[in-house]
Amino acid sequence: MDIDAEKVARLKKGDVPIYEPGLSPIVTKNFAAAQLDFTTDPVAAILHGELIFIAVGTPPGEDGSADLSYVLEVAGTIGRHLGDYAVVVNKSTVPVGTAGLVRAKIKEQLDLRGVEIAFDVASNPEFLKEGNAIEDCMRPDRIVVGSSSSRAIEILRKLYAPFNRNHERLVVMDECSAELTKYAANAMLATKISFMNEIANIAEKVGADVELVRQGIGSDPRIGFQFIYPGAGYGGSCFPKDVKALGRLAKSKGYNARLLSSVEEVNEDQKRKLFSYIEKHFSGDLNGKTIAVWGLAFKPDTDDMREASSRSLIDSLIAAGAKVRAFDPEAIPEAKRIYRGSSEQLHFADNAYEALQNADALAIVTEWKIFRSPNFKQLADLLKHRVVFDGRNIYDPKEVEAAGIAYFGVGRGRSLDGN
Ligand SMILES: NC(=O)C1=CN([C@@H]2O[C@H](COP(=O)(O)OP(=O)(O)OC[C@H]3O[C@@H](n4cnc5c(N)ncnc54)[C@H](O)[C@@H]3O)[C@@H](O)[C@H]2O)C=CC1
Ligand SMILES: O=C(O)[C@H]1O[C@H](OP(=O)(O)OP(=O)(O)OC[C@H]2O[C@@H](n3ccc(=O)[nH]c3=O)[C@H](O)[C@@H]2O)[C@H](O)[C@@H](O)[C@@H]1O
Repeated sequence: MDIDAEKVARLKKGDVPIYEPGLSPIVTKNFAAAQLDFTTDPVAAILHGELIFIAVGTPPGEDGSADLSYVLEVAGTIGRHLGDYAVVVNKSTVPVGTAGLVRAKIKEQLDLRGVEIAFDVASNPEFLKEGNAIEDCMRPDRIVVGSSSSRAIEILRKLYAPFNRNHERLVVMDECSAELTKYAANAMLATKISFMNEIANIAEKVGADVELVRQGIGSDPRIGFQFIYPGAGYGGSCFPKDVKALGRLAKSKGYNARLLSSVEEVNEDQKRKLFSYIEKHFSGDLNGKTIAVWGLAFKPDTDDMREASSRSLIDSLIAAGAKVRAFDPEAIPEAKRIYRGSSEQLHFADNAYEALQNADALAIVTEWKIFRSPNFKQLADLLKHRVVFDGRNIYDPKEVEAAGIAYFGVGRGRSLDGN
């Protein structure tokens, strides 16, 4: 059930409104088999069964804390229409204590109706990554379930039994710990990225190559290779908002989460990194320059541009008087929505090479597979200034330079921000 009627209408036609590999056939198949339906009617959804999932947005409010208005709106609606016992399961990422607020909101509405209907609330945070959602959902590392009700836990155990055959994946805990587990996971991953970006910044100052350092530390299993890729900063709908929200939550309880503030600060700087390289390379004068941008989505395999690093780069380039020619394999419709179409300063190209026409330089923001092995000779012919700014360190500097193109990666020794 969604209040967005357009989204529901599209889904009913088998038209999945987001780009997520593998999702469309699953939706189409289950819809055709009548195992899945879409509606805007809350009553139909609430009376459907004994499990009701809340998975609405929890965007940052003005002070960075999670805005719970959508979650509590749904809780109120459930209270207004609940007919029989149900477990209300919160999948949205929410601050500790939200399960209690959801419970109180439902109870308030039941009291107004003058009815007594038993219900439980459970926390069941979501750990999937966009672009890999199906795999993460079908083969989860763990399924966290938090509730004070053994009845609710049993129902959820039954629901997740097919995912739990080979070994125990359910981690059962109280609801506060489950709520904090979600923020802790995202904050830890964001910390790994900011840590590595900090090392990249140091590498630039001392003339080291962070890519070699990454390989040198990742092979230690205590560190691991995942989430230590430096680059143009983390984006997306979750890391930025969740790091902020956890910091706010700590502050509201009188604790100053210094590490989290630094993670955020490093990331904000990192998102400006590509622009600062480009600006320095052109001696501060970008007026009339044309920059090709490869990658608009906040990561590959999605069309999501929420908090994407491409946005801060494009905004800064345009503000500096440059022209941008952007290409992304999936996110152009979303970019056109955000920027209200093309303009004199912002052109959306039909393919990667068209973006290079009349461009002075190329900036890589998202590491889509199709950007990984370009024809560098062709690039050299097309680029007026023969320079590549690689915001995801996907190229071997030697290979690029062999084609006569100047190369600048993030934290790769000879950077414009370094010595
Ligand atoms: N996007 C992701 O990959 C992940 C998201 N999460 C969490 O899941 C939650 C949802 O995230 P997204 O799906 O990205 O948000 P979204 O903003 O893309 O989607 C939220 C949906 O809720 C609908 N909605 C709003 N009010 C409603 C109401 N009263 N009744 C029914 N539907 C309503 C909206 O119309 C919208 O379609 C957030 O808390 C997020 O942190 C957690 C893990 C992964
Ligand atoms: O709560 C959420 O919504 C989700 O947030 C992230 O998933 P997601 O934001 O979809 O994508 P990630 O793959 O985590 O990438 C996030 C950002 O970090 C950046 N990143 C990632 C890894 C890395 O090593 N370096 C790096 O800069 C990516 O480019 C991207 O901008 C988490 O990985 C999920 O576990 C979580 O469920």
